[in-house]
Amino acid sequence: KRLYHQAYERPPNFPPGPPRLPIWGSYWLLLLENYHFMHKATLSMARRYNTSLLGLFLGQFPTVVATSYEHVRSILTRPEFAGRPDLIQVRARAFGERLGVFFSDGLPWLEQKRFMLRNMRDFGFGRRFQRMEEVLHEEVGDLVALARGEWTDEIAMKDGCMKFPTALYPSFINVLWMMIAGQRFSRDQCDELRAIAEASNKFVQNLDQLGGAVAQTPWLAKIAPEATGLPQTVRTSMYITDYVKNALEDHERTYSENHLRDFIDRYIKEMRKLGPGKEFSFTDKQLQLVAGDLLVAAPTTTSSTLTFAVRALLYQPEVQRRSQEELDRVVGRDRLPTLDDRFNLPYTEAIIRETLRFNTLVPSALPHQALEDTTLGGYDIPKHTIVICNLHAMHHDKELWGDPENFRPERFLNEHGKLKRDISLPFGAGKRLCAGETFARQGMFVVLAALLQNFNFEAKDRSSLPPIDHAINGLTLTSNNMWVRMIPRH
Ligand code: HEM
Repeated sequence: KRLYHQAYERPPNFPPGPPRLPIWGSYWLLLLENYHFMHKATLSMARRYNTSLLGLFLGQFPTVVATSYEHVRSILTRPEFAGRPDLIQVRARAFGERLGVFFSDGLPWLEQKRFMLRNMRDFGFGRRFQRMEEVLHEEVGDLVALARGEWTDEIAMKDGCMKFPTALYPSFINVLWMMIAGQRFSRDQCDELRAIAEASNKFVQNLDQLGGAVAQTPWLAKIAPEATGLPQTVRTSMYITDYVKNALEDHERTYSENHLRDFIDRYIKEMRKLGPGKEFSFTDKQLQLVAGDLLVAAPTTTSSTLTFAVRALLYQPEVQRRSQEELDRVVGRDRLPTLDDRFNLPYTEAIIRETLRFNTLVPSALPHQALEDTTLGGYDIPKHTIVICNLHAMHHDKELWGDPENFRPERFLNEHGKLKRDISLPFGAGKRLCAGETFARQGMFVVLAALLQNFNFEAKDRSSLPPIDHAINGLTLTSNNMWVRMIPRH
């Protein structure tokens, strides 16, 4: 009787949803629904309960999942939902604290996110900035040269075929690392770059969109640590944070207050200004996590999204041709496309928007948490409730998109071929909006446009091409490796 009571006991006026079983609560039922992809599990569960606001329990934690545009937008834009749950993995990778930007909340998060955005901006993060655009342009030129076989890197390019996403990592890491540490890796340091990207990929692949079993039952990490994935999370994250730590040590040796070279120098200045003992959250460790979060995000998200885009074009060569016509007309073939061309290349831009909708990269966003008792959609949401925005669900809602199952860039254009108001939310919105949205959109655009301008893509082996919606699971989705024949257009 007690078990029955516990299974069906819910906070008053809580959204409808499945019962709460012992230990993992409703998580068992989600696993039964879809063992691999939590965004698909929560969506089909919401359909089963005929609701767009699903109430369930992850272990003992009350959790709400929103699947409609209206609820997702409301959660993202209301400050009382801007918290993050305090997960064991988050502390384990951050010296037992809640550091960085991804997973922290409250004042430390606000302070770090603001400081990071304000200062990274001065080096070109999130805006147009000539020096950074030149670096991006050079990176794109190198990528095109690699694809033409003008230099050798057999891990990324072999027999006329390019390996996605591997070949794309250097460009994104280099542009970001220039802003953070004022340093750029040369092409013969590709192994180092790939090691960063691989560690970042493993880090996100090893985390679960909803926190996973170990977040609900942390004692599992003591009994069977490897099975929980926790040590791998810590190892891969430490690889990145140690990288930042080394860069910080180098910077401290050569630091001059009169010449602040990059973000790390700005951070050192802030730490010294506040002084030992007085600092609130500007510490070496905090910097490792703030810069580490950016370094994790830069290669994984952008390179996988572009791989999804190229794969969609392999399935739909007419989309590829249409974008190439646009590029030939607007840019021609004598120079590479730049960010100045972006406004005049709406179809190419629409391919990226459609990829971000179709293959929603962060399908459940990052988990939010209610910071106070509140209401949503007529239901009561108690303080500390975990709140999940199923972005995948809203990007595949028939009412919004008509034919969400089709990859169709035209849906982002009006009858004059111009970009329409975009209601997709691949980067979230509001206070927790992705810090790297502009950086990612700019970089992905220039890389895709340059590759399309110069090459026809062809599958190396059509029979082994992954399905158009396939992805590796994790906190964010990542792409499988894919070899693509790069046939020069001229
Ligand atoms: C295709 C590329 C990307 C997509 C689709 C994407 C999407 C997202 C989403 C959905 C969130 C969570 C929003 C929420 O919790 O409500 C997020 C957070 C974040 N992203 Fe991105 N992202 C991308 C690239 C990047 C890049 C390149 C960087 C940095 C270099 C970055 C840095 C961040 C950070 C720091 C946060 C945490 C923001 C916070 O918690 O306040 N992202 N991103």
